[in-house]
This record gives sequence, C-alpha cells and structure tokens, in this order.
Amino acid sequence: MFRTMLAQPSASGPDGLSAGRPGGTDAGRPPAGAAAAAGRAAAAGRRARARRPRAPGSGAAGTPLAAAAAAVAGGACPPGRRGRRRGAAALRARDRRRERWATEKAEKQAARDRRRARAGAAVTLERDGAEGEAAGDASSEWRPAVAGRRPKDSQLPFGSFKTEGQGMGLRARRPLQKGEVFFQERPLLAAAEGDLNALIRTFLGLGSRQKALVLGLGCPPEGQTGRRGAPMAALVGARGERLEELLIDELGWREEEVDTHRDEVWHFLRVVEANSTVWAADQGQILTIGPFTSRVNHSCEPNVYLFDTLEEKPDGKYAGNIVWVAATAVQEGEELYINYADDMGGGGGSVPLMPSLLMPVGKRRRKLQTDWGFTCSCPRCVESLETDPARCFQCPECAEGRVMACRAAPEDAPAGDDGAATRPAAAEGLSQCRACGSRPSAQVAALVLQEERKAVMGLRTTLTPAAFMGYKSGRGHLGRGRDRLEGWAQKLWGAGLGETHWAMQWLECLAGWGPPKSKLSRPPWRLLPPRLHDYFETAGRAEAGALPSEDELARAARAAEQLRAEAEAELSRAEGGGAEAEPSPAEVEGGAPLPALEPGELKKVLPGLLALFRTHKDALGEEGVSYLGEQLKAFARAPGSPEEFVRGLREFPSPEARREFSALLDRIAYMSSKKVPGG
Ligand SMILES: C[S@@+](CC[C@H](N)C(=O)[O-])C[C@H]1O[C@@H](n2cnc3c(N)ncnc32)[C@H](O)[C@@H]1O
Repeated sequence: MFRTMLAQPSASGPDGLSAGRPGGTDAGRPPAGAAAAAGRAAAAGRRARARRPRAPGSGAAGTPLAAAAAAVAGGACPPGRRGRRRGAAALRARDRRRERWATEKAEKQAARDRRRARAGAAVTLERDGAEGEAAGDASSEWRPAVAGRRPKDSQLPFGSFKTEGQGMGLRARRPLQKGEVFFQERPLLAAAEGDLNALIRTFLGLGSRQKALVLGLGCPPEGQTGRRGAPMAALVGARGERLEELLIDELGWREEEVDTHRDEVWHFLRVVEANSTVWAADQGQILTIGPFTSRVNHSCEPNVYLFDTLEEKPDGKYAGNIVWVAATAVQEGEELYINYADDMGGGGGSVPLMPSLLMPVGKRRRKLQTDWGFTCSCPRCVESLETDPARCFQCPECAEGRVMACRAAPEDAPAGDDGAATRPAAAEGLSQCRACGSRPSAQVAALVLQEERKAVMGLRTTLTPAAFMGYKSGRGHLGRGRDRLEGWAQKLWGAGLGETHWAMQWLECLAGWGPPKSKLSRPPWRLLPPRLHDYFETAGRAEAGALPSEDELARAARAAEQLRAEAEAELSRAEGGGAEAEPSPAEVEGGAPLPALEPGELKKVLPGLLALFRTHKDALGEEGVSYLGEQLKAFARAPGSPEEFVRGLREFPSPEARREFSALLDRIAYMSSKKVPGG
C-alpha cells in the first residue's frame, strides 16, 4: 500500500520540482536529518536488509500485475504456450466456457446475496459483540487473524471501526508513544512481486479461513478499477474478461483448474490491487497481504510508520513481519494512519528528495487520485481545502501577518454577459490576513502568486537532485551546501513566501539531510508542522535502524544497570563505605525492593532530585520538565515506594527522552534507596 521512488520511473514534487531518486548512497537520507545522520553508520550496516514498502499499482511499472504482464510479454510464460494460434474450434470452446461461467457466476452471486441477507454482512471477519450490531456500525469491531491465528483482544493495541467516508479504519485502543513499536503482523500472503502465478497459487494454497480473510478485504466493485491506468484492467480487462486467457495461455493453467478457481482468482486479484503492500528486498520485491495492514487508511499527516523484517528463506517461502511504529504520540481512540503517497524511508537510498507529504493539498490529492483512485479526505487535506498553509505568503499589506492561497473571492471573479460570475474553477486569490484584517485584492493576489511562480520555477531549474548531491562532500556532509540552501530560503522569503510554504519546508528538509551538527537550527528553520516533523523523524530513525528494537532495549537496559552499578560504586567510595557499601547483586539487577521514604526523609531527597532535573532541563524540554514536575509533586503529596516513583518517570511519553534519562532515573532510584540528596 505504499509507493517508493524505486517503483517510479520519475517523480515530481510540486511544480514538477523533484527529485526522482538521486544517485549515490546518501541520496536516500530522510529529511529528519538529525536522526538519519545519527543512524548513518547503522544504516550502512542495515543496508543489506533495507526494504521499502510501496503501493502496487503505482504506475504500470510498479505493480505486481503489471510486472507480471511485463514478464509475460517478455517471454516468461511457459514455452509453447505464448503466441499459440487459436483455431475456430478453440475460440468457440472459449465462448462456450465464458457463457457457462457467466451463468455460474450469476447463480453464485445470487446465492451469496441470499447468504448475506441471512447472516448479516459480516461474512469473513468476525465481529466482537455482533449481537444487535448492524454491519458497518461504527462501534463494531472485527478481529481478523494474524497469519490465521486470532489474537486475543487484549493483545491488540487497536480496533477497527467504520470511518466517515473512508470505509473501515483502525483506531488506537490505548495511548501509543512516539517511536513505540506497537504491533507486528506476519503477512497472510507473501510472494515475489511480478510472479503472478506464484502469488495466485500461494493464495489458493491458503486454508479456507485465511482465504476468507483475504477475500474479505475491501476492493473496488467489478468494472471499477479505482485507479487511473489500472494495470489489472490492462492485464485481464476491467471485468476480468481476459483472465481465462491469462491463466491458460500465459500461466499454463489447465482448463479444469480455471473452471474451479476462476471466480475466486478474479476476486483475489482485485483485492491484491487494492490492499497489497510491496517491499523492496535484496532478492527483489516482495508483495504481501496482511489483514491488519490492509485496514489502515492514509493520511497526509500519518501517525504510523511501517517497516518490514521480511526475508526469503532457502525454501522460497518468506519469514518476517510488517512492523508498526507510532510515528507520533497517538491518543486512545485516535485513528491510525499511514502514508500511501510515498515511502519515507531512507537507509537504502530510496527516499524521494521531495516527499509528497510536503506538497500543497491540490497536488497531494491529485497524486493519490492517480495512484489510488480515491480523493483524500484525511484531516489535513480537509482542513487545507479553503486555505492551504503549504501556500503561505507574507501579507502584502502589513508584512507581519500571513495570507494563504485560496479560491478567488466571488467578487473578484470575472463577470459573464449576464452578470453572473463565470470564474474559472482554478482562479486563485489570497485569504484575509489575520494580523491586519485586510484581504489582498485580485490584482495584488495575482502579483504575489506570479512572484511565487517565478521563485519556484527558479528553484526548480537550479536545485535539481544532481545539484543537491553536488552540495555534499564525499562524506555526505552538506558543508557549503547549507549556505546555498539558506540563500535559496532568503530568495523565497524575498519573493514573499511564508514560513509554511511547501518550498520553504522543502529547503528545511533538505538542510536537515546532513549530519546533526550541520542541521540548520536557527529561525526560521522550524517550519514543518509538528506531526509531520515527528513522522519524518521516526521514518528516518526506523530506516536508519535507530528505533528501539528489542535488542536495543535490552542493550539499553544492560547499559542502565551498568551505570547504576558504577554510580553506586562511586557513591560508596565517596561515602567511604568501601566494600561494605557496594551494591548487592540483587540491587544492581533491580531485584531488591527499595525502602519506602518517610515524608521527613523525602525532604532530604527532593532538593537533590530537583537539582538533577534542573541540570537536565534543556535536554528534557518543556514537556519533559512539566511531566517530571507532575510526578514529583504527586510523589511529594503521597510518598510511597521510590520504585513506584521511578516507574512513573520511566513511563515518560518520549522513548528518546526515556533512553536519555535512564541513567538519571537509575541515579534517582539509587539516591532514593540511599536517601542521599544531590547528584
Ligand atoms: C487499503 S484500503 C484501507 C482500508 C479500507 N478503508 C477498508 O475499508 O478496507 C484503501 C482504501 O481505503 C480508502 N481510503 C484510505 N485512506 C483514505 C483517505 N485518506 N481518504 C479517502 N479514502 C481513503 C480508499 O477507498 C482506499 O482505496
């Protein structure tokens, strides 16, 4: 369900400015420069495993079906089959078969309808609390199996629900922390992309329950391909009318097999087109279908990032999972969204230089319409329809406030003969300035927008991927390239663009491409909307292998223990306690319960803790300081076990901060246990 530049012959950013896939190993650095660069070394190590998900159906070249078609056209069909001339008898037989199938199909459909009417619409997905629930009821929940096995409710951090206008969707059942790997799905189906025969045969080999899960996924009605230039329609016809030819003539199926499976295969191929995920692996592309992954809708401000750990085994089967990471903090009940517009990964060099998510709303929607056949109704798009922050300008009147591109005001529209407005749909104007209250006239708006066009055009012709790559030194540092980017930002600023204009944000992303030290950090380089920033950052970290994997967490835990032991040893030396004061193994391993603090003793500890917090205030940030403050106050109100207190701190929402402060927390735990103030 993703797209990657790997899969696209060319890609354009806004105004065609892009990108494509720049060459070189640093080409794929994600915009989250700090994280990505920090993970550069890790990424190099992981590169062998780097995979990128993308949408099948992303243009003719990128789909399993199109790949299969290409393979077929290129002679990958069984020898002796392709190019076989058909005699009149064969053609008559084919027509007879088609007629028979049409009749059988109508009968089957009628039977299906009857069954549905009897059983309600939940035919393949089990619903929780189905009693009294109409199909599609917003409160209904389905629980498909993971690789055929149904997880218990308590194991699932999300549930499904009926969205408004986007079919089914998933929403969080509990709060998720940014960077949290909260779910992993083993695909029900995995096959080499392009090997259509293997894909279909793998599907047919599934158990009936698993097949039902796959066929229960949403797909466009027959005859509606959903996507422009849909490759499946090109391959087998919009209604599957050439499926039989494909199966028999190209894939070498026996007629009896086709008779038995045709309808099922036809339904399956439509599901594949709408729901499969393709991952770039070393051995080639792997196409997967996971019932859960297939239910996550798209948003232009996604809160979930997916990566995979898929691997082809020597027997040709696939092992591994699709891993779900919370890209931002997600609240309980919030819908989960991923990014269908492009893949934001970076380690393997496939990140688009111009992420589609930065595009203005019109361009984003056109892209999704072309690639996916739906008009995006995500919250960000809906909010940007009237005035789009990605087309933001300094107010031509007061220069302090900001105005956005929007539809021209009706009074500015040219009048027709009869006096009625005949404004072309594309006519643009500028919104009212919140600071001075003025709304630029049509003439002023036209000038501002003309300046924008000129500036963007200049950027587009000069800042090509090749030029950008040229900015970088051999080690990938941006070096003086940053000055160029800053120069460009100043030009755009001079041309009247505002901070949240896509071109400014794009420059910020590019500037962030380098290692952390070179990241531009002074104003106005804080332009990305926070959630988008989080998403890019998490994507970069995931791709750079910097997310807290289980290994990493275990390592961090060991490191924390080590620090704690060191701190205790140091303290005991300072106390002059010598060997006696050495922590017991149980304490080092966190096994020994810490004694509860008495209110009087707490007074001694608090100043020390506060001093520690103050020392680390900057790293903690505002959110961290207030969180720790709350914990501290709660502890002061009702002092209990220091362990509980420290546990509260360990639940700090940001995993990064948690890691950073694990040593600090260990010291706090230690001090609490020793009742010694100071750090
Ligand atoms: C892989 S499916 C996602 C699950 C789907 N909603 C369902 O009911 O099974 C993709 C389809 O969901 C819908 N969809 C996903 N994100 C959307 C969005 N942002 N706006 C509108 N429709 C969306 C589109 O119909 C799209 O073809």
